[in-house]
Amino acid sequence: MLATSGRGADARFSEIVSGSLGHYKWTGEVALSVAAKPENWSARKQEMADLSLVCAASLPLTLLAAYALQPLADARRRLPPGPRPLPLLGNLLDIGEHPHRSFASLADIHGPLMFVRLGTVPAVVATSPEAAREVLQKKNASMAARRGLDAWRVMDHDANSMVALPPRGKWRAFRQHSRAALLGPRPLDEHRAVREEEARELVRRLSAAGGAPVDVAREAFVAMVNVLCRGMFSEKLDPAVVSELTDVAEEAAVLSGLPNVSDFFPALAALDLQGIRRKAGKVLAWLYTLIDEQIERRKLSRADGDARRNDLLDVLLDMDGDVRDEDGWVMNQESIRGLLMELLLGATSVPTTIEWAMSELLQNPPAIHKLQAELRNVLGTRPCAWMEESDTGSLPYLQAVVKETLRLHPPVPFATGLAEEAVEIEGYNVPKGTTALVNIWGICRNAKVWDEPNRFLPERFLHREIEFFGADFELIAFSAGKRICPGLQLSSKMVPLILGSMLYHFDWTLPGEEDAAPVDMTEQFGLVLSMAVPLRVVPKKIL
Ligand code: HEM
Repeated sequence: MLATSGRGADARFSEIVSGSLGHYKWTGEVALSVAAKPENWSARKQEMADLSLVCAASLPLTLLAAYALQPLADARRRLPPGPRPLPLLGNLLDIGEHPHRSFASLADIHGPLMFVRLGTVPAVVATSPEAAREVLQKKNASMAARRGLDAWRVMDHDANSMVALPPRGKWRAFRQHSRAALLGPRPLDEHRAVREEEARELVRRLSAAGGAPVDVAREAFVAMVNVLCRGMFSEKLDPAVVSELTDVAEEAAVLSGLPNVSDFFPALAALDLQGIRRKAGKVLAWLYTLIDEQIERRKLSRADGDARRNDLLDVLLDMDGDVRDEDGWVMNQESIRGLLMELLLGATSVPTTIEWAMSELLQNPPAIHKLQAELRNVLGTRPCAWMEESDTGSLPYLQAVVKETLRLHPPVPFATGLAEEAVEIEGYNVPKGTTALVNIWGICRNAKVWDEPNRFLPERFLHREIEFFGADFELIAFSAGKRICPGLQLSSKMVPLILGSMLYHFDWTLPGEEDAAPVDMTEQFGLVLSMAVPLRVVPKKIL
């Protein structure tokens, strides 16, 4: 076998070389001299063939040696412990379809700070509150950059992406403006009535379903998108467009979660071997068109002298064409559209949380009864009573259900970072250029942190002062530090309001009642960890 392939290689080698020789004869002195000494050439040819054979034979040995010596080399570099990487592939085969679960199991063996190689990309994975605090708080100044996903480099989106930008000028401006005009305390106060209206609108839509099963996440998504669009554009989108947006947002989340050769082997990214960037391009083009329509219409209405709306779009258009700060970037249509588009996509995590909450509650009759009893006690049983946002403060069990859902099913399973310089964590060296993955899901299911971590037990929060605002690293569903989720405050109002309204006004059953199949809790990994099989349930109006 070896001899045959050796001969084959030899023959191909001869072909290539004889072609080259022909060429050299015409062009160079060296070739002329080689051509003049055929006996030297055949000796050289033999030497080179021997050399290729030696190389081919020693490659497996070299790889084996690299494999065997890797732990030693890593220890000398004081890298955190981790599973032994395969040559070239690194730890890719250790990961599987549900990286948050695989990394959590690996952390049980290798510890809360692990070093892994994702193809050629080095990464540390943090799976304890202490390790997460190191990455997201203590060393955050050096680790808050992002490597970014190859899929979203299409159409230069990463240059206008809050998610992908480094934590400097443009990123800071995006966060400041979103906060000032949409997601911060002042605009949230001003938009309270909008959120309550959309929650009521949701109740009316569910009532209109007339006892037919509804897709819980889709319905909650409509409410969430309406709230965001009213804050960004002062108007809602057409319901047909919202319906299409639901599918597009889902596709975007799934595409972002697909294991992509381009992310693991950046040198091959240009080839887009799996076509993921091409598919992301289609998704992005659809979203860009949607946002561009809003921008163009507003520009026309401003040119016509229509009254200002003082929404996020107005605030951003006020800066259109301005050159900003020392980086010299320009606030232009691309920046505005990149920002608005990502805020709209951010909406997905809220319906996902509500869908997981409903799934858990439906399988826990005592919990759902306790929650409905609390809602009816506090809000009363008058017909036409509505839940208001301020009621949440008087509904401790509802708050506990929300926290327990975010613990058991954090919709964004990883917080991510990139070391822009070498840092030391827990005595280990994390080299510059290492990706940081804080396994939010893993921390929330860590048995050293939570009793019975896999059970849905809202009661655990009734007597435990723990919040998800980024200070308690046991529960960082919204991450923490510089890049903490900018939608945290909005979500902390919307999730209880929608969930509470749904359970206050309706009793819920699975389609088929007694013969109902158990809820399929399989996860779909992606940018958002959603349910693989959408939850469909029957609302029965009671109030
Ligand atoms: C239950 C609801 C939500 C949860 C649990 C959640 C969670 C998270 C997490 C964990 C991150 C950090 C991801 C990382 O480090 O890679 C994040 C970032 C982000 N979230 Fe949310 N999110 C939610 C809702 C929202 C909403 C409603 C919006 C938009 C209005 C939003 C917009 C964003 C954006 C733009 C980022 C990137 C921030 C940056 O990199 O600076 N999220 N979110």
